[in-house]
Amino acid sequence: MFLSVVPVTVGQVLTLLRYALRVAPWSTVLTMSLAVLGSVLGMAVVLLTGRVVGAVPGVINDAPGAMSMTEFSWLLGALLVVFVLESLTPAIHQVATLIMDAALTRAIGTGITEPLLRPRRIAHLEDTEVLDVQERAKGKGGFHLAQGLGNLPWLLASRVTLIGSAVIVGVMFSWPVAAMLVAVTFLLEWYGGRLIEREIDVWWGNTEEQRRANYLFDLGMRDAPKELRVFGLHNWLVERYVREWTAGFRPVWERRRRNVKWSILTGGLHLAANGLAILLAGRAALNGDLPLTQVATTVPAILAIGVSSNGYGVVQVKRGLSAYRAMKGLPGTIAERHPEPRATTKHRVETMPAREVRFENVSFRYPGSDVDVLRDLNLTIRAHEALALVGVNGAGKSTLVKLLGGAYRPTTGRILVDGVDLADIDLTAWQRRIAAIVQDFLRFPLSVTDNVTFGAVERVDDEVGLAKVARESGIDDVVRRLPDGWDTVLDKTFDGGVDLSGGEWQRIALARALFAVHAGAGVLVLDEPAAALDVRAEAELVERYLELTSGVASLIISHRFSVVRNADRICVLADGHIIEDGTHDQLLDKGGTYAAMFRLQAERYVTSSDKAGSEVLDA
Ligand SMILES: Nc1ncnc2c1ncn2[C@@H]1O[C@H](COP(=O)(O)OP(=O)(O)OP(=O)(O)O)[C@@H](O)[C@H]1O
Repeated sequence: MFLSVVPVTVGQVLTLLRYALRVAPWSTVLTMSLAVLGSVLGMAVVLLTGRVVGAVPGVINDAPGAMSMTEFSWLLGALLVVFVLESLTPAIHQVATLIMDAALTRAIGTGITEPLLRPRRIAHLEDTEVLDVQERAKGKGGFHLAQGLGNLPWLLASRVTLIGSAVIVGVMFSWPVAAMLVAVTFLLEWYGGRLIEREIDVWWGNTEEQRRANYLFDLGMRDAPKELRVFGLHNWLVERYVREWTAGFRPVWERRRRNVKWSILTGGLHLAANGLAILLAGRAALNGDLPLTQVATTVPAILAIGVSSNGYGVVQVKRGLSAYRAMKGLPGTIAERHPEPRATTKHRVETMPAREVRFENVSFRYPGSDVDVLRDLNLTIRAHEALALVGVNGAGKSTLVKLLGGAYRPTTGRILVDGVDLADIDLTAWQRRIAAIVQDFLRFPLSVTDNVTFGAVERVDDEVGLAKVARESGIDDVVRRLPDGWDTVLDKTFDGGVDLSGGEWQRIALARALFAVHAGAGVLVLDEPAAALDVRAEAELVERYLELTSGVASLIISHRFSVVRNADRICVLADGHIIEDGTHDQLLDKGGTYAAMFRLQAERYVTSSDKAGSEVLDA
């Protein structure tokens, strides 16, 4: 019962403390110890000052039974030493706090991103409930967990000061006054804590708006700062960001404004209680009931209680605790809403697919959507075969690739790899079998080596393999021109870094996929693999790719028929399923959708007198 009215409950503090001790053991122990030491030294100063003040009249008058000059000098010396030590602790404490803060910030970053990266599927990354929990765990807007944890030493020290000073007041002056001071402090902090809980409720209720504002911030700062400038949109973005941020946080600020009124009122009450205690001590002194030593000890002790309970640390700990709860709840929310398939090691994934990957009556709709993107789709991708998939924008080609990689499960139907349902296969192992270049492939602000070996991280030291894929993908020329060769960082914002053109980046991505294939990947996905290259370069590159990767199952997606026609087999995706299937010549002879699409593109090249394009198409 007692513990539940303490403003930040012992349980809550222990929860945070356990976490801090786990992720930053030494710096946490050091900061906690220094905070408590500072508080103990502060109380020692109060006691020694009281003794010094109380002894002065007797020493000056050389009264009988009074302290000798030597004893008094020792007492003064002790006060000086304790005072110097007390003054030094904050500086050491600050250094320890910085070390603790660095360790905590790193652990919190991992604690938030790791649960999002761990699942092998991706539906949770589009789930607003999961994203809201993640946003709360980040604690933007003053609710950061690191701030809460950083205030733990303060909280511990303030509790030591409160209890210690109350004991001093009780022993030196009056236990009822001491009890009153402790009771008023706890009561007001408890009330302050309730106000903060309401503020946290408001904050949790506006996460989506805050997420939108943060998205705009990231867009301007990280994702598209150059594009926004080039198109003169940065003012628009800033305005929009301020609007969204204000909308997201206005309710929180309003709540805080209301809380401030109460905080001033409760602060006043606290002050009045302290003032009353000092008045009582003063009256007792004037009445001769309280000797000088006791007065000189009691009054600073009462003041110490007032200072130690300003409530700010409690507020920060509470706010940090809300972010901690969100962070701890994140893995559970993801697991509950998006259960992971149980990994089975029964099947030897390392050699799959030996025969084929088959989509059997597959239908799929995205979570939260009521539209089927794929409907009763049947498709077989044979091992060692290059299959091209064509279809208009939004037909579902990239969606099919996501299902193939196990990022989503079919809503109905099955995907069979050599006859085994993908749902029964160890997804991590399966995903490592796939080398893919998707439309928005990753561009790491790291070295060329890292960008290529990312395709098979276990072969990061394979220099011969690197040189081979550099020749095959045509990046050897690019690497030769770079200031630090393979070690050049592919981002101009880093020291010595460079920017590559879109086409050069695509060759890097192709090299990455090729590196993965040479390392043993069994499926190669090329989703618009070289759209940034000109038509002829793309066609030549893909043709070369298919030669180099003839041993694996390849799935090529492209709107360019100069690329598609090189495939062994072509499938047309429309209305959620495969409507045509055959070689380039067979489909042209058939005179269906493929033939119509092909002719349309060929005509466009001819009318726009793109000679190179028409030559490639007609080749
Ligand atoms: N994450 C998603 N959530 C909900 N719907 C989605 C999602 N991704 C794609 N869609 C929808 O699924 C449909 C198929 O999209 P998909 O990207 O697979 O088409 P595509 O054939 O690859 O198109 P494109 O040729 O333009 O790349 C589209 O209507 C799209 O709006």
